[in-house]
Order: sequence, then C-alpha cells, then structure tokens
Amino acid sequence: MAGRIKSLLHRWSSRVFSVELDGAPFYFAIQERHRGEEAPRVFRNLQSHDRCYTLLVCSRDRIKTARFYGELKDKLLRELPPECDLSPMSSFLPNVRDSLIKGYFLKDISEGSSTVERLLSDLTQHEPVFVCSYCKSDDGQQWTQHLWSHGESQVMETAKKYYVVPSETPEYHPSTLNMINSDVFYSLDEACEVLKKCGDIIPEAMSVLELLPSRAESRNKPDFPVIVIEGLDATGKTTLTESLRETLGASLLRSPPQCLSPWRARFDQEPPLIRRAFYALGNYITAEQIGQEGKKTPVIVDRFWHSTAAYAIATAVSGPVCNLPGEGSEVYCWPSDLLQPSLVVLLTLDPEERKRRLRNRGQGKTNEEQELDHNQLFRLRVEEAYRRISGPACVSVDASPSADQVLQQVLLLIRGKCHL
Ligand SMILES: Nc1ncnc2c1ncn2[C@@H]1O[C@H](COP(=O)(O)OP(=O)(O)O)[C@@H](O)[C@H]1O
Ligand SMILES: Nc1ccn([C@H]2C[C@H](O)[C@@H](COP(=O)(O)OP(=O)(O)O)O2)c(=O)n1
Repeated sequence: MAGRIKSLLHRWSSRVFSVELDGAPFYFAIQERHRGEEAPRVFRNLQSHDRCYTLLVCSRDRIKTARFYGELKDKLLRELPPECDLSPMSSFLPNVRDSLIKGYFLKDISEGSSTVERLLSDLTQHEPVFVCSYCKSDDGQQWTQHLWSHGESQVMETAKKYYVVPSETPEYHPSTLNMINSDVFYSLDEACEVLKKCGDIIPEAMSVLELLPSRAESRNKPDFPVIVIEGLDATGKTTLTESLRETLGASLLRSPPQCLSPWRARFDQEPPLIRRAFYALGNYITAEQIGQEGKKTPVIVDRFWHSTAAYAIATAVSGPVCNLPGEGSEVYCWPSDLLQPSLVVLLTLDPEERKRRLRNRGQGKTNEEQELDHNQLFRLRVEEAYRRISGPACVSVDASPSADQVLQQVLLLIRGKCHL
C-alpha cells in the first residue's frame, strides 16, 4: 500500500476532521465507544434522513492529488443535485507534520440518496478519493462515521463504525502542517522536483526548467548592494524602483523575471503546489541575474522571496492572523541557497489609499490581488507574513507621503545600511 494511504489509515482513529462552514472551522474526532458526548456543531440541526459525507483526496502522487483536488470540486458542483452543499474540509493528526489531507464535506438534503451515492461509490473505485458517510445512531443522539471500501487499497476497516465527537481547536492551524515544501519552498532542488514531476502533464514546466541556473548558490556574489522593494499591489513599488534606478544608477530587476512572463498565466491556473514552485523558481532565476548585474552596479529588485512566501502562507491558511504559523516559525526562514539582499524595504499603505491608487491606475489584477481588495483578513495575513519573514527581515516604510518623500526616506535607509 502506498505511503500516504497507509498513513491515512494507520492512526485513523487519532485523526481530527475540520469542516469549514461560512469561513469558520469546526473540528470533530472519532472514537470507538459511545461516551455520551453531544454531537459536533456540524451535525447539529441535521435530521436523521439528511446525509453527510467527507471526501478525502489522497494518493501516492502528490502532483496528481493536488490537481485532482481542484478538479473534484468542479466535478461535484457539476454533477451533484442542487440540494447538496459542499464545504472545504480536511483531516489531520494534531501537530503531526505532513499529516494533512484535504477534501470536501458534503451535505445532501435531497429526497433520494441514489444519485449521490452512485457518484461517490464510483469515485472511490476509480479516483484517489476516500469517502466516509455519517448516520444518526439508534438512540438518535449520536452520529457515526463509516469509511467506505476503496478501489486502490481494499480498506479492511469498513465494517468498523466510529462515533463522532467534538474536538478542541488544535494548537497549530491544520494548514500549517503541510506548508513546508508544498506551499513554501526552501531550496532550488525542492521546487525543481515539483516542476520536473509535472513535465508530462504541463509541457511548459520543461521550458521553465531550461531557464534555471545549474546551481543555486550564487557563484557571482554581487559586489554592489542589492535592495529589494516589497509591498502589496499599488503600494508604489514600480514608482519607487524606477526612481531608485535613476537616482542610484542601479540596475532594475523583478521577480518573477521577464523571461517567465509567457508562462505566468499558465501556472496561475495550477493548484498551490505547482504554482508556488513556479514562483519559487522565479526567484532563483532573478538571483542569477542579480549576481551578474551586481558585479557592475547596485541592484534594485521589485518583489523577491518575501512576496513568494508571504502570499503562499497567507493563502494556505484561512481566517484571522492568529491562524498563521507563530512568529519565529521555521516557515518564515529564508532559503539557505538563495541570494540574500542587503536590504528589504516593505512599503505599507492604508487600505483606503491603496484602493484609491488601484482605481486610478485601473489595470487588470491577478485573482490574488482582487482577493486582497474584498478580503480584509487575507490582506492582514499577507502583511503580517511579510513582517515575520527573517534572514533578512524587511524594514517597513510608510508609502502614503508623496512619491518623492518616499524616495528620500528609502534613500536614507539605503545610505545607512549599504554605504552608498
Ligand atoms: N507616493 C505616492 N503617492 C501617490 N501616488 C502614488 C505614489 N506612489 C505611486 N503612486 C501611484 O499609485 C499607483 C500605483 O503605484 P505603482 O508604483 O504602480 O505600485 P505597484 O508597483 O506597487 O503596484 C500608480 O498610479 C502611481 O502613480
Ligand atoms: N517574487 C514573487 C512575485 C510575485 N509573486 C506572486 C504573489 C502574488 O500572487 C502575485 C503578485 O504579483 P503581481 O504581479 O500582482 O504584483 P505587482 O502588480 O507586480 O505588484 O504574484 C510571488 O509569489 N513571488
């Protein structure tokens, strides 16, 4: 049996299930004996004839799993009767790294069960999906969970029923358990491995790999200072980086680099695992260019690893800032094989002023940038993740004064730190 499937079933009864309803997670666990606990929140208000299912996506191939997770949602929305409700869910072993398995929680309040059950049964036989169904116990108070048999692994546990009980909010938000090398990459090799494995399904991945430096550690340590400018969209990075280039006679680079532009939209459609590996590789290509340019002049860089990591972390976690990995977590550490800039400046801006600048500029935005607009919590998570990244940490600069005042402020910082 494949490793991931084995680990799913091994300690099955130690797993916690998290269902996200209206943006808030509800946790439940399973146990063999009926101990009289009340039913978890997600099951209250349900009638005996309502049917609930969890669908967990898990296979030995993590690329396939990541892609199928997205495809499954489209398939379910297309094929399920309209009386079905679908919410994101996950299952994990509390505080155990890489134990998170993502899936969907399905509530079916339609009259007949056959369409849904046929669809789910078909999925368990042919796709990397594990299905559990839930029934009200004989006394009408408790809910029980049954794991369905599965085509790939011939699960033997199906006869066993478990009682469903509420579970406490875990110490670490479940999404943080699988973050390292799935959402954020800490070496060129780890990110490359993901793209290599996608080569046969995404031919563009091979073109990206061809652009990569052969080795990560910069063979060309820059002689001149390297200054990175970070910040959310419309905080003034383009305006500032261009002024810095002129004032300092510097080279201006960006991440992702220009040479990746033809493929960016393609990778933006992919699930986080693949998309984040693409952006991570962009930083290594930019680092190579910094090495070249930094022999001749100071280098200004418009976005770099802070952006890659902050957006990835903030997207992987949902809810308020307290769900982020704690300050000082290894998640925020700079990759040891990536060139370290001399200074990283984070432009900060009041959300209303940022919106005004966005409106004035009036260009198209990435989905993530649109998300920043109408999802205040997401914006707060990105900003906080930026601040928590270390090695080098960023220095915040208020970007609300005039463009010239911001430039002067940043020049002061550069002169203080980089002896220019
Ligand atoms: N300090 C500033 N004060 C007022 N407007 C600014 C300032 N800096 C930039 N802008 C304007 O705000 C908009 C967004 O700036 P831009 O440099 O394109 O941001 P980014 O590159 O971070 O997306 C542009 O229309 C720009 O002219
Ligand atoms: N070095 C980088 C740069 C951007 N990204 C990702 C993070 C966000 O999803 C987008 C933001 O990029 P976008 O092009 O919208 O930003 P600008 O308009 O250049 O300010 O790209 C990244 O992961 N790594």
